[in-house]
Amino acid sequence: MEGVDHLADERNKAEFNVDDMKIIWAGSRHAFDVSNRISRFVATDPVFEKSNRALMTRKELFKNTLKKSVYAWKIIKELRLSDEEGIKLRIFMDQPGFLDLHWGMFVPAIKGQGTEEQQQKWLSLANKMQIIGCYAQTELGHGSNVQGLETTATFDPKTDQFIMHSPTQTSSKWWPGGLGKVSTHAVVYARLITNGKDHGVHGFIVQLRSLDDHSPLPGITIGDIGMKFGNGAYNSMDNGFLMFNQFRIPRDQMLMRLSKVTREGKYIASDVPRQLVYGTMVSVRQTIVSKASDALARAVCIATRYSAVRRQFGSENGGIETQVIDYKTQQNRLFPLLASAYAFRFVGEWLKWLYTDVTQRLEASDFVTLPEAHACTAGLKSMTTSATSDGIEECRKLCGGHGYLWCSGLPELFAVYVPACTYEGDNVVLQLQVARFLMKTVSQLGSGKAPAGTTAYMGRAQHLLQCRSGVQKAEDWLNPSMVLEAFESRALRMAITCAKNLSKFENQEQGFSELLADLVEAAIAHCQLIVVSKFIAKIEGEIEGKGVKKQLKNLCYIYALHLLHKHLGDFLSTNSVTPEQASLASHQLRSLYSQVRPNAVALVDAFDYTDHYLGSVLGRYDGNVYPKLFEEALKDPLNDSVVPDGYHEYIRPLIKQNFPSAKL
Ligand SMILES: CCCCC/C=C\C/C=C\C/C=C\C/C=C\C/C=C\C=C\C(=O)SCCNC(=O)CCNC(=O)[C@H](O)C(C)(C)COP(=O)(O)OP(=O)(O)OC[C@H]1O[C@@H](n2cnc3c(N)ncnc32)[C@H](O)[C@@H]1OP(=O)(O)O
Ligand SMILES: Cc1cc2nc3c(=O)[nH]c(=O)nc-3n(C[C@H](O)[C@H](O)[C@H](O)COP(=O)(O)OP(=O)(O)OC[C@H]3O[C@@H](n4cnc5c(N)ncnc54)[C@H](O)[C@@H]3O)c2cc1C
Repeated sequence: MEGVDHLADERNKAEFNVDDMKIIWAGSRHAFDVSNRISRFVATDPVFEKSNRALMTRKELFKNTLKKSVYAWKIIKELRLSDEEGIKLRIFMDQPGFLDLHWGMFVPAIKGQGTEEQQQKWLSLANKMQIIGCYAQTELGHGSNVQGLETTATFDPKTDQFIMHSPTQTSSKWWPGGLGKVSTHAVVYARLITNGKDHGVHGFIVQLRSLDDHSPLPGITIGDIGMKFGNGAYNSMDNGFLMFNQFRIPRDQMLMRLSKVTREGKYIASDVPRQLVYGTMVSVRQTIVSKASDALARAVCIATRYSAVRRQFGSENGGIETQVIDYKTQQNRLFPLLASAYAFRFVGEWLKWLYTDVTQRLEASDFVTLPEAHACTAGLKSMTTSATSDGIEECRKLCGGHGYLWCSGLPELFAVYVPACTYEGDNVVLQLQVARFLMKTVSQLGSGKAPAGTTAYMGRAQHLLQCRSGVQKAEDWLNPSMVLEAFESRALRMAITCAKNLSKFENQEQGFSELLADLVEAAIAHCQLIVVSKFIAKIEGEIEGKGVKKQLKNLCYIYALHLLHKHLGDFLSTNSVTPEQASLASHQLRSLYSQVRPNAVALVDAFDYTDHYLGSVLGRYDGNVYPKLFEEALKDPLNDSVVPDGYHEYIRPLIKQNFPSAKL
C-alpha cells in the first residue's frame, strides 16, 4: 500500500530518540544538517536519477557520469557550496567518476608535495577545474611495490627539462581513475634520474591532453583499460593506461617541496623523511575508513529493514509468520554488522583527528608520529574495507533470493565497494606495514623508550603477558576494562610470539617472509584492538539524547564479543581467555542481541539515508517491498513484449523440432 509505513510497528518499539542518534552518527548537529540537506537535494533532482544505470552501455554510462559530474560542479559554483557540502554532493550522487580523483588525489598531491609557487600556479587552475587531474602511480607491472616503478624522468640540463619515458610495456601507467578519457593533467610518479643517477620515485605534474581539442599531446599514448567487475558499478570510471615516448616537461613541473633539482641538475634532498612522497595515499586511506562505515551502514540498513518485513515459517493455525529478524541466526549474522558500522564510524572520527594532528606536526617539522599515522591509516584501511566487503556480501545473503536482484541495491554496492580492498594499497600488503611497525615497537621494549599512542598497551607487557582474565560471569563481559584487557593481551601475545619466532632466523628479512601469515594475523589483532578501544572511549564519553548511550553500549559490546567469538582460536591459544569465559561471552552476546532487536530498525534509520541513496527496493523506508519488486520487474526491457525477440528464430523451431539439418 502506497503511503503506509509498513515498518511503523518496528519504529514504535524503539527505546531511544532516533533524532539524537542521527546527530551522533553524523558527528555533530552541523554535519547532520549538511548531510540531510544535500542528500534530499540530490534525491529530488532528476539529473541524479540512477535507477537505470545497470542497463546502460559503457559509453552511455560514461557520458551520464560526465553529465552528472559537470552538473554537480555547476551546482557547487552557483550555490557557492562549501567544501564540506561539495563532498557530500559527490557522495550522495553515488557514481564514481573523475571528480573523485581530481579532488581526492590530484589536488592533495600538489598541496602536499608542491612548493608554494607550484601550489599557486596549479591549484588556481585545478580549483576552478580549468584543468582536470588524476593520480598516476600504479603501472602494469607494479602497484604495491612503489619503489619498483619503471617510468623514468631524466633531467636534460641542455633544455632544463625532464624527459618522461616508459621504457617497457610493464612501465605503462595502468589503473589511474580519470586518466583513460577525461584528465588533462596528472601527477605522475616516476624514477628521477639526474647525471645518470637514479634518485628513486618522485612526483611530476604532466599535461596529457590538449586544452583546445582534448587530443593526447605528441609522445603520449593513452586510453581506458576496459570493463571492470559488475554492471554499472565502477564502470562509470575511466581507469586508464598511459605511455610516454621521450615526452618533455619543464623542470619546474617536478613537485619540489620535499626535494629539488637545480638548473645545473644537482639533486638536493631535504631533511624531511622520503616517505612523505607517499603522503597523498596516507590522507586517502584515512578517508576510506569513514567511507567503510558508510558503505557497511547502507548494506545493513537494507538487510535490517528487509529482515523486519520478510516473514518465513512459524505460523500457527494460519496466523502470521515469524519476521526473519527474530531468528537468532539472522541476529547473529546481522547485528555484529550493525555494530561494526557504528564501530567504523567512531574509529574513522578518531583517525581523522590523528591525521589532522600528524599534519600539523609535520608542518612544524615534527616527524615523530609519522610511523604511527602510517601504521594506523594502513591497518585500519585494510581491516575496515575487508570487513565491509565481506559484510555487504553477508547482507545480500541475509536478504535471501531477493538480495541477488539488482534492485536490492546490494550487488551494485558490492561491485563498487570491493576494489577498496585493493586500491590505496592491497589489504595484505598494508597489514604487513603494520606488522613491521609492531615488530619494531616490540624490539624497542625495555630500551627505555616507552611505546606511545596506539601501542601504549605494549608498555604494560609484563602485566599483559602474565595476567589471566578476571571474567567470572556473563555480565563481566560488559566491563570495559575486562574487554580491553582480553584484546590487549591477545594482541600483545601474538606480536611477541611473532617477534620470538623472527629472532630464530639469522636473516630477519628471510624470517619475515617465512612468517608473513602470522604477522598479518598479529597486525589484524592490533587493529581490532584499536577499533574496540576507540568504541569504548566513545561510550565512556559524554553522549546526549534519550536512551542513546545505552544503545551504543550494547553495540560496542556486540562488536567486541563477536570478534572474540570469531577469533576464538587466537584468544584461546594466547590464553587471553579460557573456554569457559568464551562461553560466557557467547551467552552475553545472545542477551545483547535480544536488547538490540526492538531497536534495530530505528538504529538503521539513524543513518538518515534517503531511498535515493540506498537505491534498494528491499531497504525502502516504508518497507513496501512486494508491490515495488513487481514494479521493478515490469520495468525490465525483457518485459517490453510478451513474446520475446528470438522466439521465431530459436524457441519455435525447437518446440516444433524443425531445425535446418545439422552437418558434422
Ligand atoms: C565535487 C567534489 C568532489 C569531491 C570528491 C572528494 C573526495 C573523494 C575523496 C577521496 C577518494 C576516496 C576514495 C578513493 C576512491 C576510489 C579509489 C580511487 C583511487 C585509488 C587510487 C590508488 O589506488 S593510488 C595507488 C595506491 N598505491 C598504493 O597504495 C601502493 C601501496 N604500496 C605502498 O604504499 C608502499 O610501497 C609500501 C608501503 C607497501 C612499501 O613501500 P616501501 O618504500 O617499499 O617501503 P618499505 O617497506 O621499504 O618501508 C620503508 C619505510 O617507510 C615506511 N613507510 C612506507 N609507507 C609509508 C607512508 N605512506 N608514510 C610513512 N611511512 C611509510 C615504512 O613503514 C618503513 O618504515 P621503517 O623504515 O621505519 O620500517
Ligand atoms: C578500482 C581501482 C582503482 C584504482 N585507482 C588507481 C589510481 O587512481 N591511481 C593509481 O595509481 N592506482 C590505482 N589503482 C591501483 C591500485 O592502487 C593497485 O592495484 C594496488 O595498489 C595493488 O597493487 P597491485 O595491483 O600491484 O597488486 P599486487 O601487488 O600485484 O597484488 C597481487 C597479490 O600479491 C600479493 N602481494 C603483493 N606483494 C606482496 C608482499 N610483499 N607480501 C605478500 N603478498 C604480496 C597481494 O596481497 C595480492 O594478493 C586502482 C586499482 C583499482 C582496482
